[in-house]
Amino acid sequence: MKGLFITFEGPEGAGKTTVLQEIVKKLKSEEIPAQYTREPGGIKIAEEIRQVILNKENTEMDSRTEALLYAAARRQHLIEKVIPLLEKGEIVLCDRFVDSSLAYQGYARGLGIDEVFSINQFAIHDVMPDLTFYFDLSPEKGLERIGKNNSREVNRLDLEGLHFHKKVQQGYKIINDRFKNRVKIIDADRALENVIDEVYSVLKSFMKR
Ligand SMILES: Nc1ncnc2c1ncn2[C@@H]1O[C@H](COP(=O)(O)OP(=O)(O)OP(=O)(O)O)[C@@H](O)[C@H]1O
Ligand SMILES: Cc1cn([C@H]2C[C@H](O)[C@@H](COP(=O)(O)O)O2)c(=O)[nH]c1=O
Repeated sequence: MKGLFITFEGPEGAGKTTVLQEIVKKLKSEEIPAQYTREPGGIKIAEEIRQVILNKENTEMDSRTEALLYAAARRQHLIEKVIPLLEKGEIVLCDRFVDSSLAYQGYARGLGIDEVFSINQFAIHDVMPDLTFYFDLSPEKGLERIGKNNSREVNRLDLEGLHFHKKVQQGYKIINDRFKNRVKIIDADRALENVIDEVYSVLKSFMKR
Protein backbone atom coordinates (compact mmCIF):
# COMPACT_ATOMS: atom_id res chain seq x y z
CA MET A 1 0.00 0.00 0.00
CA LYS A 2 1.25 3.46 -0.93
CA GLY A 3 0.11 5.56 2.05
CA LEU A 4 1.25 5.62 5.66
CA PHE A 5 -0.67 4.19 8.59
CA ILE A 6 0.13 6.11 11.79
CA THR A 7 -1.49 5.23 15.11
CA PHE A 8 -1.75 7.07 18.43
CA GLU A 9 -1.84 5.09 21.66
CA GLY A 10 -1.80 5.70 25.37
CA PRO A 11 -3.93 5.97 28.48
CA GLU A 12 -7.14 7.94 28.89
CA GLY A 13 -6.66 11.70 28.75
CA ALA A 14 -3.07 11.61 27.48
CA GLY A 15 -3.86 14.15 24.74
CA LYS A 16 -3.94 11.82 21.70
CA THR A 17 -7.11 13.23 20.10
CA THR A 18 -6.13 16.87 20.67
CA VAL A 19 -2.65 16.42 19.21
CA LEU A 20 -3.77 14.19 16.36
CA GLN A 21 -6.26 16.77 15.12
CA GLU A 22 -3.57 19.48 15.17
CA ILE A 23 -1.20 17.22 13.23
CA VAL A 24 -3.84 16.61 10.55
CA LYS A 25 -4.38 20.39 10.25
CA LYS A 26 -0.63 20.97 9.89
CA LEU A 27 -0.29 18.28 7.21
CA LYS A 28 -3.26 19.63 5.27
CA SER A 29 -1.84 23.17 5.46
CA GLU A 30 1.19 21.77 3.60
CA GLU A 31 -1.18 20.10 1.11
CA ILE A 32 -0.19 16.63 2.28
CA PRO A 33 -3.27 14.36 2.01
CA ALA A 34 -4.07 13.17 5.53
CA GLN A 35 -7.15 11.87 7.32
CA TYR A 36 -8.07 11.66 10.99
CA THR A 37 -9.94 8.57 12.10
CA ARG A 38 -10.52 6.72 15.33
CA GLU A 39 -11.16 3.35 16.92
CA PRO A 40 -13.55 2.04 17.81
CA GLY A 41 -15.42 4.03 15.15
CA GLY A 42 -14.50 6.06 12.10
CA ILE A 43 -17.36 4.68 9.98
CA LYS A 44 -21.08 4.05 10.65
CA ILE A 45 -20.98 0.35 11.58
CA ALA A 46 -17.94 0.76 13.82
CA GLU A 47 -19.42 3.86 15.49
CA GLU A 48 -22.51 1.77 16.25
CA ILE A 49 -20.36 -0.98 17.75
CA ARG A 50 -18.58 1.76 19.79
CA GLN A 51 -21.92 2.78 21.31
CA VAL A 52 -22.52 -0.81 22.45
CA ILE A 53 -19.02 -1.29 23.88
CA LEU A 54 -18.77 2.03 25.71
CA ASN A 55 -22.36 2.30 26.95
CA LYS A 56 -22.12 2.79 30.73
CA GLU A 57 -25.23 0.63 31.21
CA ASN A 58 -23.63 -2.46 29.65
CA THR A 59 -22.00 -3.44 32.93
CA GLU A 60 -22.63 -7.15 32.30
CA MET A 61 -20.42 -7.27 29.18
CA ASP A 62 -18.06 -10.26 29.21
CA SER A 63 -14.36 -9.50 28.57
CA ARG A 64 -14.15 -11.82 25.56
CA THR A 65 -17.28 -10.25 24.07
CA GLU A 66 -15.63 -6.87 24.58
CA ALA A 67 -12.43 -8.02 22.83
CA LEU A 68 -14.40 -9.50 19.91
CA LEU A 69 -16.48 -6.33 19.49
CA TYR A 70 -13.33 -4.18 19.31
CA ALA A 71 -11.90 -6.59 16.74
CA ALA A 72 -15.14 -6.53 14.70
CA ALA A 73 -15.22 -2.73 14.67
CA ARG A 74 -11.54 -2.75 13.65
CA ARG A 75 -12.16 -5.12 10.75
CA GLN A 76 -14.98 -3.06 9.28
CA HIS A 77 -13.08 0.22 9.76
CA LEU A 78 -10.00 -1.18 8.01
CA ILE A 79 -11.95 -2.56 5.05
CA GLU A 80 -14.26 0.41 4.56
CA LYS A 81 -11.94 3.31 5.33
CA VAL A 82 -8.30 2.74 6.27
CA ILE A 83 -7.19 0.40 3.47
CA PRO A 84 -8.91 2.40 0.67
CA LEU A 85 -7.22 5.61 1.92
CA LEU A 86 -3.82 3.91 2.14
CA GLU A 87 -4.27 2.56 -1.39
CA LYS A 88 -4.90 6.14 -2.57
CA GLY A 89 -1.57 7.13 -0.98
CA GLU A 90 -2.97 9.11 1.96
CA ILE A 91 -1.58 9.39 5.47
CA VAL A 92 -4.09 7.81 7.83
CA LEU A 93 -3.77 9.01 11.43
CA CYS A 94 -5.76 6.73 13.68
CA ASP A 95 -6.70 7.40 17.31
CA ARG A 96 -6.00 3.92 18.81
CA PHE A 97 -5.61 0.57 17.03
CA VAL A 98 -4.66 -3.00 17.89
CA ASP A 99 -2.19 -2.04 20.67
CA SER A 100 -5.19 -0.73 22.66
CA SER A 101 -6.77 -4.19 22.50
CA LEU A 102 -3.51 -5.80 23.62
CA ALA A 103 -3.12 -3.41 26.58
CA TYR A 104 -6.77 -3.13 27.68
CA GLN A 105 -8.25 -6.55 26.86
CA GLY A 106 -5.06 -8.64 26.65
CA TYR A 107 -3.27 -7.35 29.73
CA ALA A 108 -5.62 -5.30 31.93
CA ARG A 109 -8.63 -7.60 31.47
CA GLY A 110 -6.31 -10.61 31.76
CA LEU A 111 -7.28 -12.33 28.48
CA GLY A 112 -3.62 -12.64 27.45
CA ILE A 113 -1.70 -10.46 25.00
CA ASP A 114 -0.99 -13.35 22.60
CA GLU A 115 -4.60 -14.58 22.68
CA VAL A 116 -5.98 -11.13 21.91
CA PHE A 117 -3.37 -10.61 19.19
CA SER A 118 -4.46 -13.89 17.65
CA ILE A 119 -8.16 -12.92 17.36
CA ASN A 120 -7.02 -9.59 15.93
CA GLN A 121 -4.91 -11.31 13.28
CA PHE A 122 -8.18 -12.66 11.90
CA ALA A 123 -9.49 -9.07 11.76
CA ILE A 124 -6.45 -7.20 10.46
CA HIS A 125 -4.80 -9.74 8.17
CA ASP A 126 -1.30 -8.40 8.88
CA VAL A 127 -2.19 -4.73 8.36
CA MET A 128 -0.09 -3.10 11.08
CA PRO A 129 0.86 0.54 11.64
CA ASP A 130 4.00 1.94 9.98
CA LEU A 131 4.57 4.14 13.04
CA THR A 132 2.90 4.39 16.45
CA PHE A 133 3.10 7.33 18.84
CA TYR A 134 2.71 6.24 22.46
CA PHE A 135 1.62 9.12 24.69
CA ASP A 136 3.32 8.50 27.99
CA LEU A 137 1.36 9.92 30.94
CA SER A 138 0.52 8.47 34.34
CA PRO A 139 -3.06 7.18 34.61
CA GLU A 140 -3.59 9.52 37.58
CA LYS A 141 -2.77 12.60 35.46
CA GLY A 142 -4.76 11.33 32.47
CA LEU A 143 -7.88 10.71 34.58
CA GLU A 144 -7.45 14.13 36.19
CA ARG A 145 -7.35 15.75 32.74
CA ILE A 146 -10.52 14.04 31.54
CA GLY A 147 -12.22 14.83 34.86
CA LYS A 148 -11.71 18.53 34.12
CA ASN A 149 -13.11 18.26 30.58
CA ASN A 150 -16.85 18.86 31.00
CA SER A 151 -17.61 18.36 27.29
CA ARG A 152 -16.33 14.74 27.30
CA GLU A 153 -18.93 12.06 27.97
CA VAL A 154 -17.74 9.55 30.58
CA ASN A 155 -17.79 6.01 29.11
CA ARG A 156 -17.82 2.46 30.52
CA LEU A 157 -14.03 2.08 30.32
CA ASP A 158 -13.40 5.45 32.01
CA LEU A 159 -15.38 4.16 34.97
CA GLU A 160 -12.90 1.33 35.64
CA GLY A 161 -10.85 2.08 38.77
CA LEU A 162 -7.29 3.37 38.95
CA HIS A 163 -6.05 -0.21 39.46
CA PHE A 164 -7.35 -1.14 35.97
CA HIS A 165 -5.79 1.94 34.36
CA LYS A 166 -2.45 1.14 36.04
CA LYS A 167 -2.64 -2.34 34.52
CA VAL A 168 -3.31 -0.77 31.11
CA GLN A 169 -0.11 1.25 31.55
CA GLN A 170 1.85 -1.92 32.48
CA GLY A 171 0.37 -3.67 29.44
CA TYR A 172 1.49 -0.87 27.15
CA LYS A 173 5.05 -1.15 28.56
CA ILE A 174 5.18 -4.80 27.45
CA ILE A 175 3.67 -4.04 24.04
CA ASN A 176 5.91 -1.01 23.39
CA ASP A 177 8.90 -3.19 24.14
CA ARG A 178 7.67 -5.95 21.85
CA PHE A 179 7.06 -3.54 18.98
CA LYS A 180 9.91 -1.13 19.68
CA ASN A 181 10.78 -0.83 15.99
CA ARG A 182 7.56 1.01 15.24
CA VAL A 183 6.71 2.66 18.58
CA LYS A 184 7.93 6.18 19.37
CA ILE A 185 7.38 7.13 23.01
CA ILE A 186 6.29 10.74 23.52
CA ASP A 187 6.45 12.46 26.90
CA ALA A 188 2.83 13.66 27.14
CA ASP A 189 3.35 15.38 30.50
CA ARG A 190 4.37 18.67 28.87
CA ALA A 191 2.75 21.79 27.42
CA LEU A 192 0.51 20.85 24.51
CA GLU A 193 2.56 22.91 22.00
CA ASN A 194 5.72 20.96 22.86
CA VAL A 195 3.95 17.63 22.38
CA ILE A 196 2.54 18.75 19.00
CA ASP A 197 5.96 20.02 17.84
CA GLU A 198 7.71 16.76 18.73
CA VAL A 199 5.10 14.53 17.10
CA TYR A 200 5.13 16.64 13.94
CA SER A 201 8.90 16.65 13.72
CA VAL A 202 9.15 12.85 14.21
CA LEU A 203 6.42 12.32 11.60
CA LYS A 204 8.06 14.59 9.04
CA SER A 205 11.41 12.79 9.49
CA PHE A 206 9.64 9.44 9.14
CA MET A 207 8.00 10.57 5.90
CA LYS A 208 11.43 11.47 4.46
CA ARG A 209 13.06 8.14 5.38
N1 LIG B 1 -0.37 18.52 27.04
C1 LIG B 1 -1.52 18.77 27.67
N2 LIG B 1 -1.53 19.43 28.84
C2 LIG B 1 -2.69 19.66 29.52
N3 LIG B 1 -3.93 19.28 29.10
C3 LIG B 1 -3.97 18.59 27.94
C4 LIG B 1 -2.79 18.31 27.18
N4 LIG B 1 -3.16 17.62 26.08
C5 LIG B 1 -4.50 17.48 26.14
N5 LIG B 1 -4.98 18.07 27.25
C6 LIG B 1 -6.40 18.11 27.70
O1 LIG B 1 -6.65 16.84 28.31
C7 LIG B 1 -7.96 16.39 27.99
C8 LIG B 1 -7.88 15.02 27.30
O2 LIG B 1 -7.29 15.21 26.03
P1 LIG B 1 -7.64 14.25 24.80
O3 LIG B 1 -9.10 14.06 24.71
O4 LIG B 1 -6.92 14.77 23.62
O5 LIG B 1 -6.97 12.91 25.33
P2 LIG B 1 -7.05 11.44 24.75
O6 LIG B 1 -5.70 10.85 24.93
O7 LIG B 1 -7.60 11.46 23.37
O8 LIG B 1 -8.09 10.77 25.76
P3 LIG B 1 -9.06 9.48 25.59
O9 LIG B 1 -8.24 8.34 25.09
O10 LIG B 1 -9.52 9.27 26.98
O11 LIG B 1 -10.15 9.90 24.65
C9 LIG B 1 -8.60 17.48 27.11
O12 LIG B 1 -9.38 18.32 27.95
C10 LIG B 1 -7.39 18.24 26.56
O13 LIG B 1 -7.69 19.59 26.29
C1 LIG C 1 -9.54 0.59 20.30
C2 LIG C 1 -9.73 0.14 21.71
C3 LIG C 1 -10.14 1.01 22.69
N1 LIG C 1 -10.29 0.59 23.95
C4 LIG C 1 -10.78 1.54 24.97
C5 LIG C 1 -9.86 2.67 25.29
C6 LIG C 1 -10.80 3.76 25.72
O1 LIG C 1 -11.13 3.53 27.08
C7 LIG C 1 -12.06 3.49 24.87
C8 LIG C 1 -12.12 4.37 23.64
O2 LIG C 1 -12.35 5.67 24.04
P1 LIG C 1 -11.51 6.92 23.39
O3 LIG C 1 -12.06 8.10 24.11
O4 LIG C 1 -11.84 6.93 21.94
O5 LIG C 1 -10.06 6.73 23.66
O6 LIG C 1 -11.96 2.14 24.47
C9 LIG C 1 -10.06 -0.73 24.29
O7 LIG C 1 -10.25 -1.12 25.44
N2 LIG C 1 -9.66 -1.59 23.33
C10 LIG C 1 -9.49 -1.22 22.05
O8 LIG C 1 -9.10 -2.06 21.18
